[in-house]
Amino acid sequence: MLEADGIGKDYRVDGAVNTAIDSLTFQVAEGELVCIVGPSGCGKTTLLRICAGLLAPTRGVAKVDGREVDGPPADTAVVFQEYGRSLFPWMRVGANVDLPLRRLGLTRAERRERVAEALGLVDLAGRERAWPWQLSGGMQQRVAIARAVAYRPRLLLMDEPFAAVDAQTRAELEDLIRDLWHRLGVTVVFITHDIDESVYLGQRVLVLSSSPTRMQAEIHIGLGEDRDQLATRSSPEFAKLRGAVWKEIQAAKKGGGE
Ligand SMILES: Nc1ncnc2c1ncn2[C@@H]1O[C@H](COP(=O)(O)OP(=O)(O)OP(=O)(O)O)[C@@H](O)[C@H]1O
Repeated sequence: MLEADGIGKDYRVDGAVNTAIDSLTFQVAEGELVCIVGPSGCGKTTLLRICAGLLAPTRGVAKVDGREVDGPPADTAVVFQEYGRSLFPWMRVGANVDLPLRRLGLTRAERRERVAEALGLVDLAGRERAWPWQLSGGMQQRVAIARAVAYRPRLLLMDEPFAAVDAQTRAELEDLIRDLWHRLGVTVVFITHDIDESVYLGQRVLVLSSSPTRMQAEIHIGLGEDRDQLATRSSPEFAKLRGAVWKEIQAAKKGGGE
């Protein structure tokens, strides 16, 4: 479904070249939930923007369904960290969720139905008329998730979407993502700097090295499908996997790995 083939990115700042990503190659299969973690500044956001077609790579290609990404791919939605900046404050919740649907050629009734359904899925049924600023941070991020879901993407790219919400809301939103993933069969690529979050959510965790970034490790998360904030997180398997990811991140910071 998603393929990174030797992706590299150099930024030019004041004439100097900063190689943010050296080379990254990986695949995400249809219907997978893959988390990407790495040290701060290793290029996670850069990678996601390249996969979303919002930034051109310097080297290599990103492919969705075998087609080179050279602009936002069809059937792909992105959820960013800063919900405060991704929702338009002058539009009500319903209009925010409806916005990307306007270019799908749907009737008004179909759009209204999709908006209502998506808000229902994120537990905000009937809140179409609310203004984003009347909602808590966690609720605003759920609106941003509803907007992505209403679009019915096959690929959902998420860039540290829960970094700005409190711990309890974060746990709820993590479960919401796993639930939506189960129900909708969407492929999810979830970027986070939180090791526990990556293990709790993912079927697979890709650990990136520090900049210039390469693939540090790939860890299979054999925790099964049913995950529970209390039972899963206190299980010995969880502790083992968290330790394995933590070790790789430490090695990544020291420049070890491949
Ligand atoms: N537009 C830009 N121009 C120049 N350099 C940039 C630009 N965007 C990012 N960089 C640099 O590229 C590197 C990777 O940045 P990026 O934001 O992708 O990392 P990140 O892993 O998402 O960081 P964090 O974990 O702190 O969110 C950093 O060194 C950053 O300073």
